[in-house]
Amino acid sequence: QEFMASRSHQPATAVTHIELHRPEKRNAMNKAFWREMVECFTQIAEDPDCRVVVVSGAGEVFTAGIDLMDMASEVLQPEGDDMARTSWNMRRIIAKYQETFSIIERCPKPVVVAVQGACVGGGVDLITACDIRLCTQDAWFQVKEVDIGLAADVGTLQRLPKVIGSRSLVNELALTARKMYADEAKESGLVSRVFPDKEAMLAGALEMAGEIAGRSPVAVQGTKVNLIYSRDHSVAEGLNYMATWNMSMLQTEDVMKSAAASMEKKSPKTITFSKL
Ligand SMILES: CC/C=C\C=C\CC(=O)SCCNC(=O)CCNC(=O)[C@H](O)C(C)(C)COP(=O)(O)OP(=O)(O)OC[C@H]1O[C@@H](n2cnc3c(N)ncnc32)[C@H](O)[C@@H]1OP(=O)(O)O
Repeated sequence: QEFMASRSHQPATAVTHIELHRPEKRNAMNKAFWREMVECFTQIAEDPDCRVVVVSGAGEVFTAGIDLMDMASEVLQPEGDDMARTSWNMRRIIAKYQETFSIIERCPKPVVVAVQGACVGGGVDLITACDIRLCTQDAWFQVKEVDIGLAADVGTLQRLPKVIGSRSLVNELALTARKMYADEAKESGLVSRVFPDKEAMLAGALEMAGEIAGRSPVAVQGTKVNLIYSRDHSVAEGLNYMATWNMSMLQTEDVMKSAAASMEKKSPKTITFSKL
C-alpha cells in the first residue's frame, strides 16, 4: 500500500513492513505522516493476516522528526476567537499528534522498529512507543525538542523513563538535547541489538518478526498487552489483570497444539494457528 509519506507491504507471512518514505526530506514527519500512521495501525490492529509489524525508514536516516516546514502553521498558530478557544484547539491538536504514537503502543501486534542514522525529536517519540528497538552502528538518537524551544509533548517524556533504567540519563538527554550514539543506546537499554549496517539490521528485524509471527497469536498478543499493562500498574494489579485475561485465553486450542509440538521437540513454527 502506497501512502504519501510511508508505504507498507507484507515481506513474509503475517509480517507487515511499514517504511517511512520521504528520504529526500530525511523522512521528516509531515501532515500526511501523522494521519497515515493512524490509518495504518488502525487497519493492522484489525487485520488477522498481520501478527507482527516492522517499522523502518527509507534512505540514510530513520527520521529528522517533525517536518518543521509543513507543520509550523498548524502547531504554532491554532485558531480560536479568544485565549480559551485557542488553547482548547491547541490541546486538541497536541492530543491528535499524541494518538499517532499511542496507537502503536495500543496495537496488540508487536512492533519492531529498525533505526539507521539520525533519529531526532518525533523519532524518539515514535520508537519509544514500539516494543523492540534495533539500530545500526551509525545510529544516533536526539531528544531535540528543547533546542527548538518546546518540551517534548507526544510521548518521549512519558515513555523514555520507562525504557531506560537511569532517570538521570533520561533527564540529561531531554534537558541538553545531546546526541546518544548506538553503543550508549545499547548500554542504556534503549535498543536491544546493534547491527553493522542497514541491510543486516533489516534482515535481523525481519528474521525476528518471522520468529514472533510463527508463534501463537493468542500467546503473543496476550504477552504484549500484559507487558504494557504491568508497566503502568502495580504488581498486584498486573497479576489481577493477567488472571482475568488468561481465564479465557488459556482455553485456546493453541496451548494444546503448542504443548504437543514441544513434547515432540518441534518448533512452534511448524504449527498452523487459527487467525486471530
Ligand atoms: C505536536 C508536536 C509533535 C511533535 C514534535 C516533535 C518535535 C521534533 O521533532 S524536534 C526535531 C526537529 N527536527 C530537527 O530539528 C532536525 C533537522 N534536520 C537535521 O538536523 C538534519 O536534516 C539531519 C536529520 C541530521 C540529516 O542531515 P542531512 O542528511 O545532512 O540532511 P539535510 O541536508 O539537513 O536535509 C535534507 C533535506 O531534508 C530537509 N529536512 C531535514 N530535516 C527536516 C525537518 N525536520 N523538517 C523539514 N525538512 C527537513 C532539509 O530541509 C533538506 O531539504 P532540501 O529541500 O534538500 O533543502
